[in-house]
This record gives sequence, C-alpha cells and structure tokens, in this order.
Amino acid sequence: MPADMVVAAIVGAAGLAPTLAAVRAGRAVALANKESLVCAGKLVMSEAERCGATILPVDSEHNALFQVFETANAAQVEKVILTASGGPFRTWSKADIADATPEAALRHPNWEMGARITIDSASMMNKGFELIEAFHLFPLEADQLEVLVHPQSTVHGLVQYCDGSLLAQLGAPDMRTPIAHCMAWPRRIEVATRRLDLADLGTLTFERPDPDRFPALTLARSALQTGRGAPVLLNAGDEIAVAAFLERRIRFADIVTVVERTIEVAERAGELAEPDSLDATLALDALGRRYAREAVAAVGGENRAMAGGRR
Ligand SMILES: NC(=O)C1=CN([C@@H]2O[C@H](COP(=O)(O)OP(=O)(O)OC[C@H]3O[C@@H](n4cnc5c(N)ncnc54)[C@H](OP(=O)(O)O)[C@@H]3O)[C@@H](O)[C@H]2O)C=CC1
Ligand SMILES: CC(=O)[C@@H](O)[C@H](O)COP(=O)(O)O
Ligand SMILES: [Mn+2]
Repeated sequence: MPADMVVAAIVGAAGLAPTLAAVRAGRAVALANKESLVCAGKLVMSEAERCGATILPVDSEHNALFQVFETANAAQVEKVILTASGGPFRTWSKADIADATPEAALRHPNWEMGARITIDSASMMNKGFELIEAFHLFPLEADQLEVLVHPQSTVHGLVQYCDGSLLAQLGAPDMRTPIAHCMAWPRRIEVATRRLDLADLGTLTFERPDPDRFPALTLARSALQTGRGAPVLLNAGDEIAVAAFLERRIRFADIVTVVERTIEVAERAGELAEPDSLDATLALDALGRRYAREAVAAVGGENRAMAGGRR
C-alpha cells in the first residue's frame, strides 16, 4: 500500500516484521516499537541504509536525542543521557518492590501507556531496552550511554559534547510532541500540548539509578554488552514474565529472575549466536519464549513451595 510514512507502534517483538517491511519499502518510519531495535537493531538499521528508509525515533528519550544530537559532530559527543522517571517504585524499599501488585505497578507517575511498557517502566527494564535502542540509533559505544532518574520527566534526553556543552530537550510528558516532531520532520507543526513554565516548575531533580532495587537495568546493559542473541532473549523473557506477573502467576521481583534464567539457559545450550535475518530473529524469540515459560513455571513452583514452608 502506498504510504509516505509508517508509524510502527505495535507492542513487542510482534512489531518487528511489519517494521522491517516498512523499512524495506524505503518509507519514513516513525518508530515507537523499540523492540524492533532491541531484537534486530543491526538488521533494521542496515536495511534502512540499504533501502533508503529514514527512521524517526518516536520514543520520547530518543526523539529528544534526535533533536539535540549533532550528527556532523558525532565524534565530539562524549556521552548521551537518557532520563527515567523511576516509575511508581522509585522510593519503595526492595522488599516492598518484590511483592508489589499489578495495580501498583500499572500506576505510572507521569505517562499513560500500554500495560507492558508501564510494567517495564516500574522495573526499569524499559530504560534497559532504551539503552539498546539508543545504541542502534546513534553512532555511540555502549559505555557512552548513561541513565539518570529524573522524576519530573521534563528533560527527556541530553547530549554532552567535548567542549563541555550539555544539550537537552525539554517538554511536558506528552507523546504528542515526539509524535508530531517525527510526523513533521524536518519541519515543525503546532501541537496544543501544555507549555512548560519553568518558574512554576521551580526545581528539576536528578538521581543515579539504584542497581540493587532495579536490577533489570544492569541485566539489560549486560545483554547489550554481550550482544549477539542476548537482547532478543532479554525481550522474549520479559514479554513472557510481564504477562505472567499481570496474571499474578509470579511476583514483581520474579520478572528479572525469569529474564535472567531465559538468557542463562540459552547461553548454556549454545544458542546465543547473532541472528542475521528476520527468520533467525523470530526463531530465537520463539525459543526464548519457551525457556521463559519454563522459568515462569519453575519460579511459580518455588514461590508456592516457600509459601507452603511458611505455613
Ligand atoms: N505508550 C507510549 O507512550 C510509548 C510507547 N512506546 C512503544 O510503543 C509500542 C506500543 O506501546 P503502547 O501504545 O503503549 O502499547 P498498547 O498496549 O497501548 O498498544 C499496543 C498495540 O499493539 C497492537 N498489537 C499487539 N500485538 C499485535 C500483533 N501481534 N499484531 C498486530 N497488532 C498488535 C495492539 O492491538 P490490539 O489493541 O488490537 O490488541 C495495540 O494497538 C511499544 O513498543 C512501546 O514500547 C514507546 C514510547 C512511548
Ligand atoms: C513516554 C516514553 O518514552 C516511555 O518510554 C517513558 O520513558 C516511560 O517512562 P520511564 O522513564 O518511567 O521508563
Ligand atoms: Mn521512552
């Protein structure tokens, strides 16, 4: 079907095949489906180059970076910073987070989004996916990517240059702005979002993420560093684990355990090779889902045994 632009906004690895089809048709692709880049970043970006497709990042942090990243000065970029709201559990203790309910996890402080990404924000796995997404979108090494918790979700992304300049994009937490930026690019169109009044806001705060309470971020960074098939398994494990958590079959803390076990089992079976095609990526995704379902069953059993032992 003829189209000037395709908005890729299906959730999950299910969005990969249609995103890749739009890329291969040489369209402008406004990309919300971060899983396409998590699972097949190299393939999607190289096919975009080959087919003349333009990828426009919709994800708010990546859209922010897209606005302030000077491609001509890419070699002068020291690092980029993705901000994270910290989610609903930013101030919770580790013990309380472990047993948080789906209702609590679905209460995002700043953004109204689908269930899967909202749970990922609560665990900060979303920010881990976003590190991988940024790695593929921008010419950067993994160690140039940083995450800062910024509870107001007003500054969305920052680029630090070698002359000490730190360029940031700010805006109300409203996806209409990044969507409009992509749809009008390289021009701008008027959007009736709330305008920021910095004097009213008064203070913007930033914190380092806490790896002890939010281990998903470390796990995602390690999948980025491992590379090859690890990010595919990271996503597959997380899709299954989040669904199981929403169905109350595992605890909130078990989400990361399931993802960790998914990657470990695949690694032990020698199945971490880089998938070099759509079919190979989807096959590894299917395998990861199988391992993740097994991990959910095992973790659920362990939880029941522990509860039985406490009675
Ligand atoms: N919401 C947000 O603010 C942001 C979202 N994103 C990303 O955008 C994507 C969508 O998120 P969000 O809108 O919140 O999610 P939602 O759950 O609200 O919407 C997901 C959409 O995907 C469709 N879908 C799911 N599976 C399939 C499938 N197999 N085939 C066709 N369509 C399918 C659903 O269709 P149906 O309703 O028919 O089931 C639904 O329209 C995710 O990748 C997310 O990470 C990124 C940044 C911000
Ligand atoms: C709107 C958007 O881009 C989301 O990805 C958002 O960033 C999620 O919030 P967290 O910062 O809590 O992950
Ligand atoms: Mn985002």
